Amino acid sequence: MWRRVASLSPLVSSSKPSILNQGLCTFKFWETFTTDIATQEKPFITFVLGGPGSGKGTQCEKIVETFGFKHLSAGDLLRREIASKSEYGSMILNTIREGKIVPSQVTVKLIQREMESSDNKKFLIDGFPRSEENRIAFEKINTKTLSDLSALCSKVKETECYIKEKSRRDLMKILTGAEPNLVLFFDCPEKEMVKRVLSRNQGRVDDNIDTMKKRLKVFEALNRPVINYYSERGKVFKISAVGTVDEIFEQVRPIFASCEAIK
Ligand SMILES: Nc1ncnc2c1ncn2[C@@H]1O[C@H](COP(=O)(O)OP(=O)(O)O)[C@@H](O)[C@H]1O
Ligand SMILES: O=c1ccn([C@@H]2O[C@H](COP(=O)(O)OP(=O)(O)O)[C@@H](O)[C@H]2O)c(=O)[nH]1
Ligand SMILES: [Mg+2]
Repeated sequence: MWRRVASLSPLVSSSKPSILNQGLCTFKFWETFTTDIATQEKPFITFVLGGPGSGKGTQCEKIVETFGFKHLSAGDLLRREIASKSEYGSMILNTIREGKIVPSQVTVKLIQREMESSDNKKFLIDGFPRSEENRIAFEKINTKTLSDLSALCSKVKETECYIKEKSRRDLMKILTGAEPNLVLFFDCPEKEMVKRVLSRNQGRVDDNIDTMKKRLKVFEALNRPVINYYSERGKVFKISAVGTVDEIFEQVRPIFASCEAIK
């Protein structure tokens, strides 16, 4: 079911003509190949975006409870790195305290590790990507293992089709690039976000008015372009994040329920 939604993604379906070098491959080959792709366990990825205090984490808990996703909070993974006193710990702590963005390679590595070790392939990636640089770094992740890839390569070889090297590379990119299937954007007025963060009470180093002011600026300058990028691609579901937790979840529920409906 989730796979079926993934296979409907515009990236896969609209790429058919450009990948297959006109006339060189038979339709049958494409048909077999796409069936193979569709039956592979591709992850279903939801990015959960919104300003600080907009309620991302709170709504993720409800989505997990109701729809059984694996919740990956980028902020929690970074805080776990600080707590484990890893080599990047102090750099991450200073970056969070300043309300800035941790270098992409650090965050992407943490997310990728969690994704690869999870049996659940339905992911809620909360609070990431926070910049265009984050987004691009994530999209370069190979979500397939090397053995998957070599199996696919030999499949390509087995066929009698001729595929130009560039086309083959494009095809591999489609098979392996990590793209969100959908993006939730919790839209919340700044005043409300400030109020929520200042009463969050979780002992976070960034839950103070100075860091919060910086975070709101970073949100507008760096996070907003990511939301715009996915909006232009029709992937964003904008949720009005004002109201009770349950009221907000009633806007979220139908988005996932409609995916479940095509099980
Ligand atoms: N709809 C809501 N109304 C009031 N407070 C909320 C609501 N949703 C979340 N909160 C509270 O606001 C704070 C920030 O929520 P959180 O889920 O941590 O946001 P984010 O992950 O976007 O920063 C938390 O203390 C949470 O309990
Ligand atoms: O992809 C990420 C996610 C978080 N952070 C850092 O971690 C902080 C807290 O992020 P979190 O998502 O936990 O904050 P929330 O929006 O939930 O308040 C951010 O301000 C950033 O400094 C980051 O650098 N990259
Ligand atoms: Mg959060």
